[in-house]
Amino acid sequence: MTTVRYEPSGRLRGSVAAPPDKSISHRAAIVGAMASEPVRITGYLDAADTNSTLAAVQALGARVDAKPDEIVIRGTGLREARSAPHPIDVGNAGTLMRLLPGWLAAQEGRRWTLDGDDSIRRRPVDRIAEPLRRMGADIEARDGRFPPFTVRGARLRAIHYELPVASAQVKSCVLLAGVAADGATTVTEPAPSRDHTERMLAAAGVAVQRHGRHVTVQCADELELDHIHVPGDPSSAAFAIAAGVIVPGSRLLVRNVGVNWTRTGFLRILERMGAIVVGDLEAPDDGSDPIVPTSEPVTDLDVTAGPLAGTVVEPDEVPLAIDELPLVGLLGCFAEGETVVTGAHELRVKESDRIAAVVTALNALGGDAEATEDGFVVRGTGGLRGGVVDSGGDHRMAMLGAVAGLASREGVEVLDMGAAAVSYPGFDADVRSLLRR
Ligand SMILES: O=C(O)C1=C[C@@H](OP(=O)(O)O)[C@@H](O)[C@H](O)C1
Ligand SMILES: C=C(OP(=O)(O)O)C(=O)O
Repeated sequence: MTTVRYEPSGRLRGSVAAPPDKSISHRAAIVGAMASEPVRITGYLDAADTNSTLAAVQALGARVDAKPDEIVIRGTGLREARSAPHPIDVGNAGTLMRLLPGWLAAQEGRRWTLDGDDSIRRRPVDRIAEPLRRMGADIEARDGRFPPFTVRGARLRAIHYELPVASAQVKSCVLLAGVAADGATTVTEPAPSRDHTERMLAAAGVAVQRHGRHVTVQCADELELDHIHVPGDPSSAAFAIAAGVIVPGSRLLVRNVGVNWTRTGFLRILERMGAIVVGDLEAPDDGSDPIVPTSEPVTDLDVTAGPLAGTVVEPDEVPLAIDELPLVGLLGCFAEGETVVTGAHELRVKESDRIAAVVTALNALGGDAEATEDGFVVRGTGGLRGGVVDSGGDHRMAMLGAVAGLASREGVEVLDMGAAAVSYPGFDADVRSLLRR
C-alpha cells in the first residue's frame, strides 16, 4: 500500500491535460468487440479499469492490437462472442461489470461467469439482472444480488424498461442488449444520465432516438464504425479544477476536457458556488430533439481561485455529477455557509460507501460534515487543517485526499494512494507539475 503525503502547495500554476475518459474508453472497447469490422480507438485510457475491459473483450474472442497511440480492436460481431474457459475478471470496474452483460445476454446458448475484486463483490448486479431476465437471458448472482454471477445468453426480446434508479450503467446495459434483440427497446430514465452509449451507438449506425426521458434503440445486424476518439475525462479533470478553485492564488488551464452536457453537472454546481471556471460547454438538452448527437465535445477550462458560497445539489442533478459529488463535499469546507447534497443514495454503492467515506475524511481533516441517508451536509469552516485520509482502495477518495492536502494548512497523508491508478495513473505527476518550482 502506497502512502503519499501532500503538503500545502501555495498557489498552483500551469496547465494539465485531462486524461482520457474512462466511461467512453470502456464503451469503445465493448462496442469495438461487438463490431464486425476493425475499430481504431485513439486516446484510449491506459488505467486499471479500462485495461480490465481490454482483457475481457480478448477473453471473448476480440483481437486487441495496442500500438503506442492507438488500439485496433477486431471484434467478433454482435452475436458471436466466444465462450471463456475461466471467469471474466472485471477487477474494480463497475462499468465493465454492468455493461458487458448487455452484450453477453444476446449470445444464444453460451454462458459466462463474471467476478472481480473485494470492492466489486459488494456492488449490486440485480439492477441489470432484472431487465436482462425480462429480455429472455438468465442471470444467477451470489445471494441474488452480488458477484460472482453468471450470464446465460438467449435470443432476446425487446422491452420497455423503466429504470428504478438513474443509472447510466443500467441504461447502457439494456441498450447494448437492445441492439441485438428483436425489435425496438426503450429505456425510461427518472432523470438524464450520461449518454455516451447512445452517442456511440448512433455513430455506429444504430437507430437511436431520445424523446424526453425515453431512449429507444432499434435492433441491428451489425455495428459499423471505424474510428472512435476518446476525449479527456471531466471526472478526472475535476480534481485539478477543484484544486485550482480552492488553493488561494491559483490559476490553471485544464486542457481537452470532455464537456458532453450529461457530464458537466459539477461545472454547473461550481458556477453556482461562485467559482471562476471558463470554457466552451455543450448546452444542456431539454429532451425535445429526438436526434442523438454522434460526437463528444471538448474544451479547455481556465480555472481561477476565488471565494465560494455553499449550495444545494438537488436529486435531478446527481446523475450529471455523480462521481464528482465527493469533491462538492470538499469544496463545501472552503465555502461560506452550508453545502448540501440530496438524492445521492447511489453514492453508497460505489467503490466505497462514498457518503460515509467523504464525511469521515472531511471530519478527520478538521471539517464539519454530516451524513444523511442520501447525501451529506458540509458546513464551511474557512478551510481544512489536514491529517490522514484512508482511500479504502477507492480511487476518487485517494485523489480527494491529495487535493485536500494541497489546500490544507498542515498537509494530508493519503493511505493507499495507489488506488488512483484505477482511473488516473498520472494523477500524482500532473498535480506535482502544477506546484511552484
Ligand atoms: O456509465 C458509466 O460509465 C458510469 C456511470 C455511473 O454509475 P451509475 O450508472 O451506477 O450511476 C458512474 O458512477 C460510473 O463511474 C460510470
Ligand atoms: C463509480 C465509478 O466507477 P465504476 O462504477 O465503473 O467502478 C467511478 O469511477 O467513480
